[in-house]
Amino acid sequence: MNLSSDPDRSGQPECSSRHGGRHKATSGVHFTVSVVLPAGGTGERTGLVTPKQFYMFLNRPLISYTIQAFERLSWIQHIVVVVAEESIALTRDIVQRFQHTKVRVVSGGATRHRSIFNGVQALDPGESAATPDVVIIHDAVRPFVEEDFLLEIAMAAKENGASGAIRPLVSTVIATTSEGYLDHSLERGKYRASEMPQGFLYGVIHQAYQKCSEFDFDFGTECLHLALQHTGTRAKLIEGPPTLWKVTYKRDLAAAESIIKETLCRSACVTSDGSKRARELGRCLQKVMASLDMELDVLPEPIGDASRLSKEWNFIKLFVNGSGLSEVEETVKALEAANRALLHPVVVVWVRLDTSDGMSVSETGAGHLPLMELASAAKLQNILLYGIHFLLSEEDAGFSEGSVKRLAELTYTLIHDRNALLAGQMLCA
Ligand SMILES: Nc1ccn([C@@H]2O[C@H](COP(=O)(O)OP(=O)(O)OP(=O)(O)O)[C@@H](O)[C@H]2O)c(=O)n1
Ligand SMILES: O=P(O)(O)OC[C@@H](O)[C@@H](O)[C@@H](O)CO
Repeated sequence: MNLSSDPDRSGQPECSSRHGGRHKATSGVHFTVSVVLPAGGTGERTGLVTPKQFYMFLNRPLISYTIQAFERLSWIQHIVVVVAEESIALTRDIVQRFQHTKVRVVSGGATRHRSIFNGVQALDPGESAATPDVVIIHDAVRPFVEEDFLLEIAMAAKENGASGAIRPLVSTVIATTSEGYLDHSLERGKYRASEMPQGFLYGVIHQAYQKCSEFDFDFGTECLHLALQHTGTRAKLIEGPPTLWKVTYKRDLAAAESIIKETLCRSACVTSDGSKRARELGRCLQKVMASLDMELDVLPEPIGDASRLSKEWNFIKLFVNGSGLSEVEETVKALEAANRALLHPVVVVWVRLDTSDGMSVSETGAGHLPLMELASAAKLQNILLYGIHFLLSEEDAGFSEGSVKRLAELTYTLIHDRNALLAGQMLCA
């Protein structure tokens, strides 16, 4: 999953290649590409009342994550989101609230194929404009799709007429007799699971749906099959990464939330009051956090996080001399002004170092009403502000490994969990 750091989504975001490297995607796409996101289902297999495409992750519905995965790509022109009639208003509200672009919402059908066909037809504006060269079809409940794989699918569709993502089978496929006994099993190595995204020349998928039967519409699950059966187009199959999986069962919701949280806590920007001691603490914290797989960028200049506001999801502010709450407030206001927390909650951790022995929590607690007030206001902007009292005894002035580890683990947990209920709390490390 890529979190476009570009708030206005105009740039080419970084994308993590399937080989682990991170590089700027150079699209090289010299044809038009539009997308159909079928989202008209009821998500019965999750067992939830709310259809899974509207399930909230960190205050944002699943469908918004998938839309963002496509709209951030400059080489994609239009995105048609296909939803049930009764969800059209909700979906249009989501598009407006999260400032999605390129999106058109249309009504779906009783089956996935009927919904997809409605989406494909919506891409044909008639005389007013041209249809896209290539259509990417992608289940709206598959939010983790990377740019480099989408490029492969689009290029292969342009060249071959159709393309599709595949993954190795995890379980063996077997056929049963009508009495429920084993009839035969398939040689697993010869088969693959068909996933999404899939790509088609517009004419191929449009013709396939125009020629398919009512049985296809009501019981089919494979667009690639329709393209072959009704247009003779044999899709190019491309093995995709494991993150292409479809949110289907309740367990998948927990897995999706875990991936989203993991993606948001890979780095943090550390600033301080500029004192020697605070900078030393920043360096010690950086070392320990690296063992927690979080990359800390310790900025030399005091309170210098302005340069990171447009691309960082986490800010740690270290203060040795004095409160620092006013500087924290400045950071919060800058994040609000940049509308930085529109798509994901941003975390600010305020760390106050105290070396006075025997300071009781009640003594420290008295000074933290301002924190709670600031945090309550910030939470309304999706900014989560936490305080940590880093208490050191007089003899521990050198930041022992144990004390820094305590601070690092607490800080990491706050950033990873993004628990809104803890916002405004002053914890002790
Ligand atoms: N009439 C339908 C049925 C499904 N879909 C969409 O097709 C994608 C994949 O389908 P699936 O995972 O089966 O979704 P549901 O049909 O909602 O799930 P369930 O079968 O558990 O009800 C989903 O994004 C779903 O919203 C659709 O657009 N129109
Ligand atoms: O059958 P469902 O509607 O649950 O999900 C659709 C999947 O079958 C489909 O997304 C891939 O298998 C590719 O065709």
